[in-house]
Amino acid sequence: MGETAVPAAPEASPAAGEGISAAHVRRTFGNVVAVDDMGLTAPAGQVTALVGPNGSGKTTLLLVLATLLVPDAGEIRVAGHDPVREPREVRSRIGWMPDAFGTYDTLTPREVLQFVAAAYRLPRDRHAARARELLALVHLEDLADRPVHVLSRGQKQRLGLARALVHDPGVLLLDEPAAGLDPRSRIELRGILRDLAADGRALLVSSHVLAELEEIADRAVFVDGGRTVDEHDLTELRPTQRRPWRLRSLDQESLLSRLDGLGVTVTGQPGPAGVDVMLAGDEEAADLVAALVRDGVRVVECAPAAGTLEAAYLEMTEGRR
Ligand SMILES: Nc1ncnc2c1ncn2[C@@H]1O[C@H](COP(=O)(O)OP(=O)(O)OP(=O)(O)O)[C@@H](O)[C@H]1O
Repeated sequence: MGETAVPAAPEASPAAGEGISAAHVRRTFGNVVAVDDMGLTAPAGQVTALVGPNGSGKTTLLLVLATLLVPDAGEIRVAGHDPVREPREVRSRIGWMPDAFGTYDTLTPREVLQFVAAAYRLPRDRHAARARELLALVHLEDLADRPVHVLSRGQKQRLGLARALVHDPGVLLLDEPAAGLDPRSRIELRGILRDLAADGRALLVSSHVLAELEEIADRAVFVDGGRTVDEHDLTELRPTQRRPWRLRSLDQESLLSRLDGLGVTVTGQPGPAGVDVMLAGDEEAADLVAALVRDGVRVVECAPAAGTLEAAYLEMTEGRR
């Protein structure tokens, strides 16, 4: 995908400046409570990560925000409108990228984008140019005139992102946007998403690739069992949060025996890459290394084993194992 700025569609009127707010959202499917009590804020100009285990209700919530599912309860505003009472207003202001992009397989990417431009009522003479701009942005020019069914999963994801941007929406709802992308496309996706936020759009992004989200997100909303369990700015997560640290020494046996002696709990399986322990910040890590070295353990590495987002996620789900 391209490093260029995201091209705007000047005739559209993005609702930049208005993001998403939701409170007490509930949605059931028969006996299954998919979303029990979720709330979140995704402000304009920021990327908000929606993080939670499989089956925690992320996709269901995104579908509600995207007007594609009616909630049983909840107060929701998306780009200044209520998705239940004003679905058309919301739809004209959001870009929706589902986790699997479905389209008419015999159309070409260019035709898909022109079709979507027509559906959003962009002026007829803009359809071709808009498709061209977005095909360039997501690097699909070479495949622009091949049928969609020849595209790989990652290429379809990129087309899905282009499709979500056709009408220059002020709010973007992206379900697992990095799934299937190769490393270069992931880096480029990060750049595009940051650019979209820098232009004042609100982005809500669900993903399991936490290292990925950490690079792009300003805020994180943690959900579990259909409920929001935590919501904060990522900068607030950093200083003293308990997280796994990796220790490596020239003699792993003596490291393990000293950790045991010091009462430090090892998490996971020790392996050639080292031994993971849960520590609360730099101070505790420095004290532990000092104690190990004092006891003759030849430590060669001590560093956080996971990013802050991953650490917060592991802490949240610790009780489930
Ligand atoms: N149409 C449906 N009918 C019945 N149950 C459903 C339906 N859609 C979702 N569910 C259930 O609701 C719960 C939440 O599903 P959802 O897809 O929202 O989770 P998720 O957090 O997006 O999961 P994943 O990370 O695996 O994509 C799950 O238990 C799921 O089985």
